[in-house]
Amino acid sequence: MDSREEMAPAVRSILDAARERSGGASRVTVDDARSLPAAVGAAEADGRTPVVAEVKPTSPTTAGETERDPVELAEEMVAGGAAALSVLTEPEHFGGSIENYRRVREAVDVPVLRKDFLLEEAQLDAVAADVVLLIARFLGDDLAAMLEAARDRGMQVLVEVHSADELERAVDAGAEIIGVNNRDLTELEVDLDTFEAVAPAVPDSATLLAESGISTTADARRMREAGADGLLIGTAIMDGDPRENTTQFVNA
Ligand SMILES: O=C(O)c1ccccc1NCC(=O)[C@H](O)[C@H](O)COP(=O)(O)O
Repeated sequence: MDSREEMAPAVRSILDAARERSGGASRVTVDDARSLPAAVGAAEADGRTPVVAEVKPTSPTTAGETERDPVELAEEMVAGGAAALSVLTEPEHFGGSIENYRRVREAVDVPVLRKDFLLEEAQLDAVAADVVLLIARFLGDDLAAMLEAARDRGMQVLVEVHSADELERAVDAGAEIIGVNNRDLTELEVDLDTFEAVAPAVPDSATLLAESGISTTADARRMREAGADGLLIGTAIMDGDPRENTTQFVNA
């Protein structure tokens, strides 16, 4: 893991809060996880760009916080053609909650990613999730153990990387769903070149998502041309009409 000094202050604060968050009261087992790779494949077969639309009430790089109901937003995204959803459960910096995750998963029938900054095995037990995000940069040497702990519970894992080195660690740890984040967590700057640089080394067998900074349909096409099986899009879908925005990306 990077030293604290190398991280943006907002990211230091996110990690400090994550270290304080408790896990679930008891171990969770998921026996009905909805498959993210299958949903991505089905959208592709259907002629839709596979979009993982994110319910993201706010973030360190977003002005203000939406007051819209997460379930209403999620239903609009699915109606717009999203193959899957991502729901923030981080409360302090993203306005998310475990309750939002539970309510959204109950309301839709697509796979739902739990988007959080998980550092400890017990934090996996906060809610039964189809897919959890594990960030290679933050987990360092604990990545393989966390991945196994999530799979033991029946959850799929999206391993997020930002560099060739992190990708190598993700592959060594056994990642099968990989997200290349275009947002640099040191400066919080977004650069779509990141995906183009890292994607060629991702094994063909992995389901590969491009994450962050996809603002236009031209960006979406660019990420697809660079090898993305699916696109994880938050801000550009949340900003305005989520159904229309999702449809635009689905038809990109
Ligand atoms: O989105 C942020 O401001 C942010 C800041 C610090 C750490 C992580 C952050 N985002 C997490 C995400 O993974 C994004 O929400 C996701 O990739 C969607 O990105 P975007 O489409 O650019 O909203």
